[in-house]
Amino acid sequence: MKEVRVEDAIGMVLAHDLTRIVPGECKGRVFKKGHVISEEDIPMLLDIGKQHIYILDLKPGELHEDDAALRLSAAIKGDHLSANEPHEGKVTLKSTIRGLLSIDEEALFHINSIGEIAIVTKKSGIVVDPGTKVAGLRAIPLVIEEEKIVQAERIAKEVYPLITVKPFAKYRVGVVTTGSEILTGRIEDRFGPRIREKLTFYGSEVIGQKIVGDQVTDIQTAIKDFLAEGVDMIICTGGMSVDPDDRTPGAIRGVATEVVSYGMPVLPGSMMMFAYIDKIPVFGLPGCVIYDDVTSFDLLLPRVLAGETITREQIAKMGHGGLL
Ligand SMILES: Nc1nc2c(c(=O)[nH]1)N[C@H]1C(S)=C(S)[C@@H](COP(=O)(O)OP(=O)(O)OC[C@H]3O[C@@H](n4cnc5c(N)ncnc54)[C@H](O)[C@@H]3O)O[C@H]1N2
Ligand code: MOO
Repeated sequence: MKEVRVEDAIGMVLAHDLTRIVPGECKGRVFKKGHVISEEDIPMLLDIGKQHIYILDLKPGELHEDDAALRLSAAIKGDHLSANEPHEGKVTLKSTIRGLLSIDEEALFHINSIGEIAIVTKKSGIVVDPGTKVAGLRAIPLVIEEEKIVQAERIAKEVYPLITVKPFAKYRVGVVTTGSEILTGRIEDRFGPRIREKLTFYGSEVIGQKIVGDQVTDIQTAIKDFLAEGVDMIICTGGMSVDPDDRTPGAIRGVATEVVSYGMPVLPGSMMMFAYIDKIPVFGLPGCVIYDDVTSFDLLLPRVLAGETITREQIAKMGHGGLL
């Protein structure tokens, strides 16, 4: 930074914010860090007592940290995110809705590999609320080579948006509850309330629950009846493991057009099945969902509600960090 007489500072760049205080009237920034000083600014600078100022001697091809952060923000920011003005060189992105945070991890890695740029995010795939901070981004030095930002912009453009929050659609869900102990009334059903509670959080609703025994044909009939009623999603509960009475996976398999996965590398909840009947997602939920607070269901459900088509690869990747 250089100290310069204000009269000699025309065309130069302020190195930091300048504040004006008039008691009872105002206190605030009159010139922003990075501002290019013009001739009209001189009276105001003298009014606030500045005969000398610190200026940034930006050469062509160099960017101030605030401008770098703003350009990074514009390059990566997708829908349902707000960005603040740079503060100490940093821009923070916040979610404006409840939704699924979605980040292109590979592009993020490439941008952070450029050097002197830090884009810091929460984990992709988590559920965020309005006001949740999801990313902070900045250039590390006060002055950065513009070429580095151009490189980041190029990477971001290819995958745009690099970071976004996907809203949850409102699903109408049918629940098929298996288990002879529930059908005969020996045990009170605990799955229905648990699923209702989770779906309500995302703005979806359970439109019906059919309680069937352990017969494959009964489970399949219930699924088909829900399809005829026009549900957007089917959730089958119980009977997902290895006992002779655990018929749910076979029943789903018999009516599915695609079984994406039976078994997931997530604990608890490894015995979950996920399938499609045409475009309708079908879950087979293991017993642990009524026992454990967080299971594989909580990882996969928000992705489905956010409109993602679930693949085997996506599920296989959940093993890393999948011990909940
Ligand atoms: N030998 C093995 N045993 C188990 C395995 C395995 O791989 N090998 N997997 C374990 C895992 S992991 C889980 S999770 C459970 C999966 O259980 P299921 O989905 O098969 O559940 P059920 O056998 O139907 O019931 C278990 C338990 O939960 C009660 N239940 C079921 N549905 C309801 C309901 N709607 N309301 C209230 N209670 C319900 C049921 O009465 C049983 O007590 O399997 C492990 N075992
Ligand atoms: O792996 Mo089971 O499906 O935890 O709890």
